[in-house]
Amino acid sequence: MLDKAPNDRQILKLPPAYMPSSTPYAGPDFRPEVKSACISNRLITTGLKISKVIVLGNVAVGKSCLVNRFCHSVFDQNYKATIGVDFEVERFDVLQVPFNLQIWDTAGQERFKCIASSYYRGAHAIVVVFDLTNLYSLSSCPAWLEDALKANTVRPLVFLVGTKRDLLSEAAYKHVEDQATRMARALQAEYWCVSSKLGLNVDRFFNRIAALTFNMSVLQECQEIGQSKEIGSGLVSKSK
Ligand SMILES: Nc1nc2c(ncn2[C@@H]2O[C@H](COP(=O)(O)OP(=O)(O)OP(=O)(O)O)[C@@H](O)[C@H]2O)c(=O)[nH]1
Repeated sequence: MLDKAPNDRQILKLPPAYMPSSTPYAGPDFRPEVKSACISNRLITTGLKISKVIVLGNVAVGKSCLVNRFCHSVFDQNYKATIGVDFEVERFDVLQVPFNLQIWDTAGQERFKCIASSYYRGAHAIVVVFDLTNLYSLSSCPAWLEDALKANTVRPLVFLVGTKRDLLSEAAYKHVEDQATRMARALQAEYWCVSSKLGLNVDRFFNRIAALTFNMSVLQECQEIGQSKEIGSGLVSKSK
């Protein structure tokens, strides 16, 4: 029997998108079939459910700070380059079902790209990170996403995250937000703005990823159960 996840990692309702107008993942809550499968404990998979999240983007945009703020509630002002990849696991209970989020923090430096990209496969979510104070890092996002999508046969959920919100005035931020939301639309990604220094939006963002990837994986399981029932009762015609 597993212990419960900490209170701030218990999700009973789907956390909202940062901007409802800047997400391809509409819907106010978990899908009804997902809720009823969890409530009635109809999930066939035994053991812990797991989703893989990969975090990528240009050098020093703030990927490690984002992950460390969420997983360890810390912020380091000093830059330490990631060598290859770092890996964290966060335990949740979603709709009272135990769930793990595996977070892969990859290196932005070109010389580690080969190592980092070997971890792109089998992702359930891709987080493409840029620095709100550096528009060049925003322009690099399509290339990062393209590389990650190439390694995955099923399209993962995609998030575009602007970091270091604390460094911009409201007016300067609005200007960048305009360009960032346009980029998010082009990438079919959900847009978020965060500050790891202040902890702004960081928990909300990762809770949203956990909830959406959980929703997707249970939905898939429900569909598989439905299909196997149909096959069992002879309702699916065999192709000749
Ligand atoms: N002011 C401010 N600085 C930040 C924030 N997030 C990160 N930084 C700073 O940005 C620098 C780079 O942060 P990292 O998280 O190490 O960057 P990274 O993207 O992981 O870098 P690589 O591992 O080389 O790809 C560090 O000096 C951080 O302190 C933030 O929210 N606000």
